[in-house]
Amino acid sequence: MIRFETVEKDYGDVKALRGVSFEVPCGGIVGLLGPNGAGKTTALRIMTGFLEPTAGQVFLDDQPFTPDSVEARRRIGYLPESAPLYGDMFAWDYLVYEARLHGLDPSERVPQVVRQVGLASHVHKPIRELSKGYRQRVGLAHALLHDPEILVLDEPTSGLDPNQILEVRALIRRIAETKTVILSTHIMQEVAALCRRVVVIHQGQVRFQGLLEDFSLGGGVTGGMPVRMVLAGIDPVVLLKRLEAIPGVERVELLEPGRDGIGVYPDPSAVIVRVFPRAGLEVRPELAREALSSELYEIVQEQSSLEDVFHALTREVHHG
Ligand SMILES: Nc1ncnc2c1ncn2[C@@H]1O[C@H](COP(=O)(O)OP(=O)(O)OP(=O)(O)O)[C@@H](O)[C@H]1O
Repeated sequence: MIRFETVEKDYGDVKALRGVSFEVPCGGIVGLLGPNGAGKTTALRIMTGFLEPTAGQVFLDDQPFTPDSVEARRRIGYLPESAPLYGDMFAWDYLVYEARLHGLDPSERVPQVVRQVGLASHVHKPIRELSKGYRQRVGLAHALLHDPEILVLDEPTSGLDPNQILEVRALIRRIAETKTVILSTHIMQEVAALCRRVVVIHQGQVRFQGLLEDFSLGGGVTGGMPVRMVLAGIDPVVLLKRLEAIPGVERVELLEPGRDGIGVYPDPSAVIVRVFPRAGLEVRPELAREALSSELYEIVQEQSSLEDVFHALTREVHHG
């Protein structure tokens, strides 16, 4: 189990992590999500001992994790976003070289990891000649050489074509049968396809941590999700103006019956709107009050996609 406790990381004036606390239990795949610049790579580099926090502490099974702890490093494998590989070397020779460098027996470990990542047909080629998907497998094989319990992957499918993405995801799923995998991504399909748990980081702070099911139910954002209303007996323009004037409302869309996934209402004068509240705000009571001046047929919080939840959790801007 890995635990971050109020971890901070400054790069000069840039506060990359601001008191980050989260837990990664053993087993399964945990997704570290966040927009560009959120602090994901920084968190992963701290977790793998490549960076030291400015403040706070990381624990590995309740033991303080220190970057120079050989024991801790032995338990963690890391695939950085752009893994440095020697292009001129054959994949096999590279893995043998790296195994020796880490004091491992290449004759035992290299064939094992090559099999594990499905690289057998490509190991006797220079790395430079491999497709990006196969280079990623070389990187994975390298990260697995010392048979770590925990595998940390920084945007493992970034830059791959759709077929390679599916292959690498299947590979990650297979690896996660016996190891804990932590991966960073900002692709929601990746999260849905792979992760059991998610940690959302935004502007250096944790916005959500928990099971994927809870994330997909709104990630604890009580308001903020779009609300659909169906009304009659009111001019759409007047309605839009009134709703937009409610302080917690960010914007309002007019929906067309029969389109936008909306059914046709028996009353042809029905006006259907989608109201986007400001992040985290609950505006349904105000919307209902406003709607009482006309005929209200329906007011419902819409089913949110993972993208909607991610957006709601990461759209606020905090300074300082
Ligand atoms: N070596 C560095 N020196 C200065 N600032 C840095 C350094 N590395 C990262 N940063 C800054 O720290 C913040 C967090 O960066 P980080 O790379 O951890 O984010 P990320 O979530 O991994 O982003 P991305 O998805 O774009 O890789 C950003 O504002 C980034 O510009």
